[in-house]
Amino acid sequence: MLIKLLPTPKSWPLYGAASSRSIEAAALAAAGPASSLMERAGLAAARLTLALAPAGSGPIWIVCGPGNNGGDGLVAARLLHRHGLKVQVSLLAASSAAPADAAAALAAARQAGVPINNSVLAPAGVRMALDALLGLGLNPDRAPNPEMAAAFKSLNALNALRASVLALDLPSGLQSDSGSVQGGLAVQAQHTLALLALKPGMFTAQGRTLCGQIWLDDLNNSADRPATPRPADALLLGADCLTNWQVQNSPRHGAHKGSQGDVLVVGGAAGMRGAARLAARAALAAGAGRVYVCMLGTQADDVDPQRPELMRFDSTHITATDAANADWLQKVIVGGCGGGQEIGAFLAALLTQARRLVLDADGLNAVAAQVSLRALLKKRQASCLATILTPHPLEAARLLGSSAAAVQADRLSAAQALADEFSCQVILKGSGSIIAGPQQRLAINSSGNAALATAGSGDVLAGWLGGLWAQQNDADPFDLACLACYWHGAAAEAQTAGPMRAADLVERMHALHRPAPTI
Ligand SMILES: NC(=O)C1=CN([C@@H]2O[C@H](COP(=O)(O)OP(=O)(O)OC[C@H]3O[C@@H](n4cnc5c(N)ncnc54)[C@H](O)[C@@H]3O)[C@@H](O)[C@H]2O)[C@@H](O)CC1
Ligand SMILES: [K+]
Repeated sequence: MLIKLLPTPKSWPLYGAASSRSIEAAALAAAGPASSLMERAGLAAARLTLALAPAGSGPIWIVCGPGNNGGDGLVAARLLHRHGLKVQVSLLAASSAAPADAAAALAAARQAGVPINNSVLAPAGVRMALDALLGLGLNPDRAPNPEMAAAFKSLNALNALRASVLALDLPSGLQSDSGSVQGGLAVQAQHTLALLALKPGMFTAQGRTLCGQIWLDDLNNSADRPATPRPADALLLGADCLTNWQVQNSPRHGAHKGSQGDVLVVGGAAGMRGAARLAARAALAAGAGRVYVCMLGTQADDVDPQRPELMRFDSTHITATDAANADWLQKVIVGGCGGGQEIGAFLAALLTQARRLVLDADGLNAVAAQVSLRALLKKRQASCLATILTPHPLEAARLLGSSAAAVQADRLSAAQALADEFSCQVILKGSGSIIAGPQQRLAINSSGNAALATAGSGDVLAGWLGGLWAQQNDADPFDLACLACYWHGAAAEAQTAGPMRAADLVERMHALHRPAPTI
């Protein structure tokens, strides 16, 4: 069955290359004749091509590589040719060692009279192209040969001519497990048809950009397959994570501000007060009962004149002593938003005592820079103190002692490494935010868009997370992190034009609350 994804009402399991291959092996065993799975893949590709191709008499250009991804393309070419469409196949890097299914697909295409050459250039008047060069079999350590690289270039040149590129299984050059691209060489597709299963790399790092509109055809495999042979490598978060939570957690009629929990935002050093204000506004809009702000540095300004609901909290109350009776320990602490250097002085107290801590921005940078703070962060879980870290790639790199490029090259592994190293829940922000936790299956957020790439958007996420957590003392912080990410992204999708301001994002997130119950 063919499914169009994003936005998606339900969450989806994601399978990396090794898991996809085991699904493929199980499906092949169930599918009977060896090549029938490739026939289904080619048929799915041909059907989607017919649905997407603009009217016209120009040829459909099908660019095939040497493996089974190319085999899928050859089956699609044969079926489209038989349907009466003008097709032109370019077969590149072909070798006598082609897999049996792909060799059979080539023989059948030749026999059917499909025009096949090895040109890397698009035929004249092309109206749509299929990228069947590389799929799951991409070797990330090997640069595409010059012929293949030239074909990537020709396919990408079609973007300017408004002729759609439909990538089969994956845009060629995109790594299925990480969403990264070696040496900047990859195909930019307008549509990508995932075969059998969705892969993590389609939804994070460069995946979303390169895939364009994502489609899935399970090749009838869910009907054939008694059970998935391997657990999923990650989960793609859909709207169900938001709707389920809202159904289960709408405030009761008898709710009062005390029952909705407290948040304390610690940050907003001079020149960066806005970061703490945004986090505080978000915590309030998420539904926290009371929100306090502890502005760092000189205490000159009001907390937030536009939001009189917010309360000031004096930093002298945050101490490493008298922990047993300290009122601030009952609150969810959102620390670090615009914290500057000043946050460093409070981190030992926060890390050793805050029961529920969201650590963001300068809070993360201070921990990365100080061995003693790192040690305190690592000890929190053993002391039953819960922590959610919300780094962007550079902050994650500082914590891991690596580089932002290395984090981006494998975002899933980087998020998991952080979660394991510090025994925390982690949101690694960016296109396809990753949510990781110790002994948790990784999650990738599917909501959101480039409108989130704006100053203060991370402060809003951290504050919102704090606001949700305040209401749900016992909630699993991993689930809360997934929920907050999805909510944050879903609100951004309502931005249809122009840049979004983070303060507006808070209001958009607020608008996604369910109507208040009447009982
Ligand atoms: N076996 C089957 O029946 C099915 C296979 N499927 C398709 O098969 C694909 C996987 O097929 P393969 O495992 O043959 O792999 P691919 O066809 O993705 O790629 C393997 C070929 O590409 C070459 N190659 C790898 N990295 C390269 C690089 N960096 N530069 C240049 N050449 C490179 C390899 O030498 C090999 O010839 C899936 O993505 C999917 O499209 C689907 O049709 C489902 C059914
Ligand atoms: K491809």
